[in-house]
Amino acid sequence: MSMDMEGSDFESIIAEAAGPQETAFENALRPRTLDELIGQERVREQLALVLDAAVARDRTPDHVLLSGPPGLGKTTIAMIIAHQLSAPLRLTSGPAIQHAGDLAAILSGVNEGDVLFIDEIHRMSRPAEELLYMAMEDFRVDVVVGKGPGATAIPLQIPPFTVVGATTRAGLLPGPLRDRFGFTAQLDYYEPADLDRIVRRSADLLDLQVSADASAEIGSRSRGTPRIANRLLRRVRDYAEVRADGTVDHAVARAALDLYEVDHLGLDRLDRAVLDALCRNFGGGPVGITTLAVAVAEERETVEELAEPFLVRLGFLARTPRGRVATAAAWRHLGLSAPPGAGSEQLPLEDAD
Ligand SMILES: Nc1ncnc2c1ncn2[C@@H]1O[C@H](COP(=O)(O)OP(=O)(O)OP(=O)(O)O)[C@@H](O)[C@H]1O
Repeated sequence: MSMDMEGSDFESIIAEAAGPQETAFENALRPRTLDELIGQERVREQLALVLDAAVARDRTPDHVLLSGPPGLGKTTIAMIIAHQLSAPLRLTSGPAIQHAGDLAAILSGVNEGDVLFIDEIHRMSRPAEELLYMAMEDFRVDVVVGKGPGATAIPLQIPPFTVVGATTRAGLLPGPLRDRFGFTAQLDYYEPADLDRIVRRSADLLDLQVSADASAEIGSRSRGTPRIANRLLRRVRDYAEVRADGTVDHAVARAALDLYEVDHLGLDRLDRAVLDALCRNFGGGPVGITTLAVAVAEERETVEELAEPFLVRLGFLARTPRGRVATAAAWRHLGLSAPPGAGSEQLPLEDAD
């Protein structure tokens, strides 16, 4: 992948920003109940217990923290929680809460039993985090009015409500905030069989005929992620309608996925760009994530949250104390011969740069 690629040219179907059409499409395919949710059996069972127990006691359930990579169903599960509790869902996100006052305004509008979904909760400002964990613990916050010696704290009572927090980086949440969540679910990547079922379910909802081998093919190239499975299905549907008779068989699915440069393992252009830069530009590393992101003309977060977890999972990339390193398997996947000892420096480090 070339170094001079411009961000705007980089149309990775995986990294593409969700436009209004994409959002409408995603919403149409969202499971509405825990029973409709495919995969994540353990989380489903645990969450069902939390919700059923709360309903039986006529109490609001404990606060719930959902963590895991993007597109695995955190928003979907938050919506399901509200639906199963027959409670209104209020949606906000960490980046939208930069001041404690932003959160106080949201909390002052909360009604008893509401589910408050805070996406990207790790991106809230520190003062807002502190206000939130007070609210979660005591259903009360002190709103500070004024500045300096004249400032006064006005207590604000909040009716019992449930926070559902979603994060791709649970490790970034301060301990006191993490501790306020009575139930934490770590979402894992989906198995190919689950993705196959998700593709078939979505195809049914879209009235699209997809053969069994085609749905399995799409599922297996979806890098363990339902959002990507649905996105690929959408691209395959385009292909089937324009270049075939509108139905999706194995040949149509393969041709469409090849056209969109999603390889048999599910690597897309961004993944390959990262591996390519790592091997060709930096001799296989170690190299810092920021440098790697610059080399592929992407934001650090995009590389860190979309490409890296998948590449680590495939055993193509290792995080080491000195930076990211390509493994021998990565060199092989690119059709390159690995230098001796490639990828041998594999001491894991959680937050290596
Ligand atoms: N278990 C599942 N079964 C069926 N479809 C699913 C499942 N999980 C997610 N999906 C589908 O995948 C898409 C993405 O899910 P969702 O928006 O909930 O992910 P997310 O984890 O909240 O992502 P992000 O953190 O990026 O917002 C939705 O269209 C949803 O319908």
